[in-house]
Amino acid sequence: MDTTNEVLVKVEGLSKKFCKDLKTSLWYGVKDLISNVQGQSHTRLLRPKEFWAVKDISFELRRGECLGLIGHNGAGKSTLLKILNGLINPDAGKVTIKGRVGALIELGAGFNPILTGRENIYNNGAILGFTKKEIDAKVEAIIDFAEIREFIDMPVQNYSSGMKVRLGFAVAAQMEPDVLLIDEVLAVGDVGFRMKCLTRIGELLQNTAVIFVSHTMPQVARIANKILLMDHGKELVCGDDVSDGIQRYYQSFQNTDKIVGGNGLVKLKSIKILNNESKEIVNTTGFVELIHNEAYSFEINLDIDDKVSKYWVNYSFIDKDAKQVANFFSLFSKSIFEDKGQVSIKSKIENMILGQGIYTVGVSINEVRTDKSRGDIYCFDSNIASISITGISTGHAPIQFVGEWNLMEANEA
Ligand SMILES: Nc1ncnc2c1ncn2[C@@H]1O[C@H](COP(=O)(O)OP(=O)(O)OP(=O)(O)O)[C@@H](O)[C@H]1O
Repeated sequence: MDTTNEVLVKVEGLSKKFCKDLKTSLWYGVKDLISNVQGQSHTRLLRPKEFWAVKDISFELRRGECLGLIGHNGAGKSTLLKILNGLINPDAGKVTIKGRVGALIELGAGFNPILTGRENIYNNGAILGFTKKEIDAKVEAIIDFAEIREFIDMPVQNYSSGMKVRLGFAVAAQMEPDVLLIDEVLAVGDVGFRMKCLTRIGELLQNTAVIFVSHTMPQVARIANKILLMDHGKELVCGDDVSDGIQRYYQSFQNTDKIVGGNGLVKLKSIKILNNESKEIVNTTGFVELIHNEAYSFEINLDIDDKVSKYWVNYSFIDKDAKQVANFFSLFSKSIFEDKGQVSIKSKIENMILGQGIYTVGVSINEVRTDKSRGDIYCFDSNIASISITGISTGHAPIQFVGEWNLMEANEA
């Protein structure tokens, strides 16, 4: 029987509610128990202090597919994973899972703290349905993958969080499950181990369906071929367009923080972003929407004190992970200014090569020094605009070059 592409996870109208108050929650628990005995059910209704942690979620996942499960803190991602792993029961809806499920949901969950790492491997393997002989055949590979051989006979309660996640992932991944559920816990591992895990997930994907919860969008972009963006328990985006899901996720966190500084000799009066026809792009959605590879100009109006000597301007582009990904220095175009009073400076970027995503733009006006010393900062504003780059459907790197490509005649070796 050809099992490629078979649906391994089917989720239909899944909902789970929680209560915000422990006492009320216990009281509802008792009432529900009695209602169940009487054959009544009111699970679809919310009572005071209850809320939907997961509401009406449906999707299918096939062998070879990796679902990136993303959303703000408290969106319901872990609750959904816990329902899929059978740790909690839903209030409504249905989950159908085919095959063996490997899960890495809560740090240390599934481990017995007083048993050693090695004993826990056997325990976990047995829970997954493997025989002792089968685990014997895998145990060395698991220890090697986790890179904790030195500590494998130590009780797990003495492991660091990184060591626990290493062992947890190694067990879940080396047992080659049909369905692999991974929560954000991977983030506890160091960069080297995280990379190794992502590569391993990529290898497993040929035979596995993976659900991967993460707040690290480049990782999601790298391994997910399906996306589910959750917002307060509900689905906001669900489907194959991973880029769209990531973009919508970023848009939900508009950066309004701002640091304004400098010695005050230059004051920023206004800023405009213009398109190639010199028309201002108006911010209607909270973002100035720019199209990849098109030309744009920045126009700033400044009030410059007489004490200011020569100065240069720099725009910085910061991504959602607060990394500076690009600069636009006037110095590199040999543009140094010395005008005083009311000054307007327009600068043009011929090709907006930033990749799809959301960026914050900052500006600084700086003193020119002829020696190598750092000049004064006359004016600095870390957030003059939030821009959203669209018009490019592939690639998640912050810089996307556009250039000429030519097919040449092959050289004979
Ligand atoms: N056992 C529980 N009892 C009551 N509320 C709960 C319980 N477990 C989770 N919640 C609540 O359900 C909501 C969803 O939580 P969940 O852990 O699923 O979010 P998440 O998307 O995984 O968040 P994060 O990104 O922070 O890990 C939150 O408001 C949380 O406080």
